[in-house]
Parts: sequence; structure tokens; C-alpha cells
Amino acid sequence: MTATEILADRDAVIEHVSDRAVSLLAELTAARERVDVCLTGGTVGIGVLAAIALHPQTSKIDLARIHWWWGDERFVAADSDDRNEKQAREALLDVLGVDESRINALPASDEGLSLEQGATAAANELEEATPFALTFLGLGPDGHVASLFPGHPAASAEGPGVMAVTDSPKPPPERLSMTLETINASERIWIAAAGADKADAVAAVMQRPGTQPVPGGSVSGTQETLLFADEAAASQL
Ligand SMILES: O=C1O[C@H](COP(=O)(O)O)[C@@H](O)[C@H](O)[C@H]1O
Repeated sequence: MTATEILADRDAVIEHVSDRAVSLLAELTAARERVDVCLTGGTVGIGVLAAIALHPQTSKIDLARIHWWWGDERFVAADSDDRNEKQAREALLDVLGVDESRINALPASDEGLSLEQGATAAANELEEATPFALTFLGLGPDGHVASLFPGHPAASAEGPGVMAVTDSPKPPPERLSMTLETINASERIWIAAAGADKADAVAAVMQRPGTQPVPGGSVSGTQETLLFADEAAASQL
């Protein structure tokens, strides 16, 4: 069951989610030797990472215990500005000086692997991870999360792992995405959405009458599922 927290605007969503993330990661890294965290791309998602980097309490997080993953990636060259990895590195990982050995990026198109081979390699790498303690997700205006788009075969793929996504309705057309089952093995899933263009998607995620099912509505963490929305995105609730 997804619970919602509604904040005034985009900046308030980013501030609130980053506050909660810093507290949670400080607590988890004090209690566990290994904490796997799954990142997202997207406007609010990257904003949250930038805010974590600048947060006054971030030094309380034991970074040596965190392993970083991505829920989805655009299958483009490693140095492309479209890469969720590149954006996350610039916003957070490089700023904090995270060690390369703990960054588990999804393959890029210039690494010598086809899209399918990249999905297989990523799924194999994922086997070393513990279930994600925290997974961040953005929400597209169509209700997509990660690169699981409504009506697209990847969104209904069964089993754990990483899907090769072709013909993505949102550019770039080739992507890699964790499956719903892998995402839903996460202890906590936090979806963040802001802006009036997300209002229909937020209503669909919360399964309001008259809405159609969307991938974001099938997301469910084993301990917690939270949707953080600003007032504009929550206007149809
Ligand atoms: O393409 C993507 O879009 C979604 C949502 O992005 P937003 O800019 O509309 O917030 C994002 O969650 C996903 O990681 C990304 O690859």
C-alpha cells in the first residue's frame, strides 16, 4: 500500500526527501556493514541527489558501507549527458568522493556489449547485491517508473533481473531497466514527483477511480512504499 506525503512545491519535495534520506542512510550505515541503494534519473530524482550532497548531516553517513545501483539507464555512450549515471555522479557521487568499487552502473552503449548482453551482464552483477535498503524512483507523466512504461513488454516481464528495453516511448529508445520484481524486493521504495504534468500519473499510482493501471502503481517495497508529491502533482488525489 503506497502512502503519500504532500509537500508545497518541487523544492519542498527535494528538501524533504533528501532530509529523510540522509537520516535513514546515517542510521542504516551505523547498523549494517553493507547497504545497497538504488538510484533513479529524472528531474526530481537528480535534484534529491544534489540536495543530499549539500546536506549539513551528510557527513554522518558511512559512505564506505553503501553500494550504489540504478533502477534504469539510458543505453547511450558513457559520456552522454543523458546517462542517469553521469547525472548522479555529478550531483552526488563525485561530490562525496564515492569509491569506484562501490558504484555499480548499468552498461553504456560504448562498452562493447549489445543491449541484450548489457542486460545479462547487469543482472549477473546484481547477484552480489543485498536487497536494496532504499530505492529512489521518479514518475513519468505516463506513470512509468525506472524504464517500465505502460503497455511495454518490459513492464510486465516476470522474474528478477534487468530488462533490455527497446522502442521506449521516451527518448532515448534503448534503455536498461530493473524488473518490477527486483524493484519490489527493495525494503523501501520512495517515489518522488512534482509538477502539474504528473497529476494524472500520481492519481493512477494511487489507483483513484477512473484511472488505468500504470507501472508506478505496481511498486511495493517489503517494508515501506512512499510517494512524495508536490501540491500540483497531487491535485487529482
Ligand atoms: O527517463 C526517465 O524518466 C523518469 C522520470 O523522469 P522525470 O524527469 O519525469 O522525473 C526517471 O524516473 C527515469 O529514471 C529516467 O530514466
